[in-house]
Amino acid sequence: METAGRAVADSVKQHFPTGRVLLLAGSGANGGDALVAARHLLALGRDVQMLALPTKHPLTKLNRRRLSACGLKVEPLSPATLRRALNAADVVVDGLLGTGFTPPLRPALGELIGLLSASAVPVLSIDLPSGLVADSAEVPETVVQARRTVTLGGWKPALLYGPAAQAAGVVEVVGLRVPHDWIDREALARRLSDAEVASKLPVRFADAHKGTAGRVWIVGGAPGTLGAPALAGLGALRAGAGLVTIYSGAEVPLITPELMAHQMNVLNLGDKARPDAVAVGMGLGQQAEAAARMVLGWNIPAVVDADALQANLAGVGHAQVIWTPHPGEAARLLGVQTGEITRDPLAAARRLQDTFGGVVVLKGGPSTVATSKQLYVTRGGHPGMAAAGMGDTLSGVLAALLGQGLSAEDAALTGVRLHAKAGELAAERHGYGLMATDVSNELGAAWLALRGTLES
Ligand SMILES: NC(=O)C1=CN([C@@H]2O[C@H](COP(=O)(O)OP(=O)(O)OC[C@H]3O[C@@H](n4cnc5c(N)ncnc54)[C@H](OP(=O)(O)O)[C@@H]3O)[C@@H](O)[C@H]2O)[C@@H](O)CC1
Ligand SMILES: Nc1ncnc2c1ncn2[C@@H]1O[C@H](COP(=O)(O)OP(=O)(O)O)[C@@H](O)[C@H]1O
Repeated sequence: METAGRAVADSVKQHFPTGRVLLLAGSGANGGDALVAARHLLALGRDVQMLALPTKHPLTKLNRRRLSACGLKVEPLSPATLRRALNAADVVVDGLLGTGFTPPLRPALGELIGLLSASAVPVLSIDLPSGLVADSAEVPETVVQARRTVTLGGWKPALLYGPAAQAAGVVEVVGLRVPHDWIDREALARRLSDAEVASKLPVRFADAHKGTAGRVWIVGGAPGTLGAPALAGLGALRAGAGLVTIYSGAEVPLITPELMAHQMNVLNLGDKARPDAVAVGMGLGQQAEAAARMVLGWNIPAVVDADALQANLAGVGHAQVIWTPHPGEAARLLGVQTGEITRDPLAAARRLQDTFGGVVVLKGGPSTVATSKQLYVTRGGHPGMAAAGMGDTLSGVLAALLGQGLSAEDAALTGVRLHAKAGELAAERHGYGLMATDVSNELGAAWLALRGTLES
């Protein structure tokens, strides 16, 4: 509590350097953090006002006494005192509710949060904005809208996934005097830096030729959804695959002449020599499950996407498979409602990986990657990527990285970040109305930008 409160005071000092600080303490340990922060701010010579609810929490009580001993009067927190205090405040520290909150919110607390929300004074929340449920991505009706959040010990799921995360503003993570590698090991999920991602990108040597840069097959497409494999093929080319061939039961539009395309019954593909990697399912329709079963039987690196994401494939995969469901497909795979996936994407990704093995990319903004040992939440991307064909592009990117020799884990982590970065660059260039081909066309620039983080 002492470390947490001091970190909150440091953040106020840095980000809200002048004016009156109004601190609000609830009755739990979250309130205790606010009381500690008030003591440190007082020591820094700041103008501080402290409003607190009654508490039975022993450490919170102790810190209330300590603050009083420093000469600051702790005033009772009520709608009337809060209203008055807000008029004189330049920043509010929200220590009402933290991880101990269990909904539904009681009306008395709801009224206080409502007053905070109606005020224009910026809020810094401790651990998470009051009203958010730490392990849920759902945004409740009544929640503090914070400018910043100082979170303690590690990311909580609510701070990672929109729309709940939007209530948190800018998030600072504060370690709690435990060694960093311990935090990494114990954390629910990791977030890799761009430099960590870039260090996993494949390196191409001077004597490379198209046969060594990865032969990739795209198995997809049916009448009405023929763009899907074409987009995957373009994504694979732009992610550096040496040779990309599309196999489809119908005639795929040749969106770029570098792609090769064959019309055939894809279930007869087993007769051909195997590629280095394959992506299966994009727009493939009814044949998708049988095609995926065949591809998984080849025991080569594979991406299973879209129509091929079928619950019957549980137990058929192997370690070098990347499964790429969006929340709707994830719900189909697990036999649950989509809301169950979006409420807690980390738990959903874990369940998917436990059930299907390999590596799971649960797509979204942000996407979650699950391996047998670790959960990762990826960075970046752009809301403009919520458009048709973006997932097909990602499948091609992932297959290209597998084809260039990356493990399923490294291909997933680099591929998802490359795709997201390309989306960010495409959004900068086009502003609005992003198309999947725009994102593919930025993959080279995204690659350079990520590599650039290794040199800086
Ligand atoms: N290592 C750590 O863990 C560290 C944790 N730390 C901090 O501790 C925080 C967790 O503290 P916590 O467990 O005391 O809970 P907290 O969020 O303060 O809320 C509990 C209070 O909320 C109330 N309340 C609950 N539901 C409610 C409802 N529906 N509607 C209305 N009220 C409701 C409930 O009231 P009661 O039921 O008692 O009347 C109870 O008093 C964590 O977020 C972080 O800030 C740091 O100090 C660093 C080390
Ligand atoms: N709001 C967003 N922020 C970041 N990335 C997003 C967002 N919306 C979608 N994406 C990304 O775009 C892709 C969409 O995939 P998907 O829904 O499978 O598209 P499709 O099936 O049309 O190809 C995913 O990789 C996802 O992570």
